[in-house]
Amino acid sequence: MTARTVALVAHDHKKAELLRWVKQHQAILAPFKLVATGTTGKLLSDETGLEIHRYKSGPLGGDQQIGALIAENKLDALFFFWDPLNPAPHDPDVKALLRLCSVWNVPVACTPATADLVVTSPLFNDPSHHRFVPDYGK
Ligand SMILES: O=C(CO)COP(=O)(O)O
Repeated sequence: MTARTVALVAHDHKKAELLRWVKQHQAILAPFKLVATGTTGKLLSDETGLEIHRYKSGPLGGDQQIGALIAENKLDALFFFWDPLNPAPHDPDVKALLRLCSVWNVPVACTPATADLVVTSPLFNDPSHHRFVPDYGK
């Protein structure tokens, strides 16, 4: 069975927090196919040695590339530590990415507290668990 795909994304003021969180849960995350936006992915792979596929930087389209994975049902979870205190030039992309998680029922964690609960859930690593994917054709 191919590994499930997990995306890791953080805004600049949240990157240190995400790095700390990834190091804490590295053993759980390692077997997954990991993807990230450009700058986040470089930081995380440099600092942890994890293999991470990097898309473009968020403001240059990376959020939209991860959104496209969701639309194609190719993403299983998103850890997105977005910054609630600073405006982002690509705020519409940020909103669109979070919106698609709701559209397609993709688990998304935006804080370390939520991320802790998601990553340690027995369901996170259970290959027999399949989340409900809405069928909008009906
Ligand atoms: O901007 C981002 C998410 O909206 C993250 O992009 P970077 O990982 O390239 O900083």
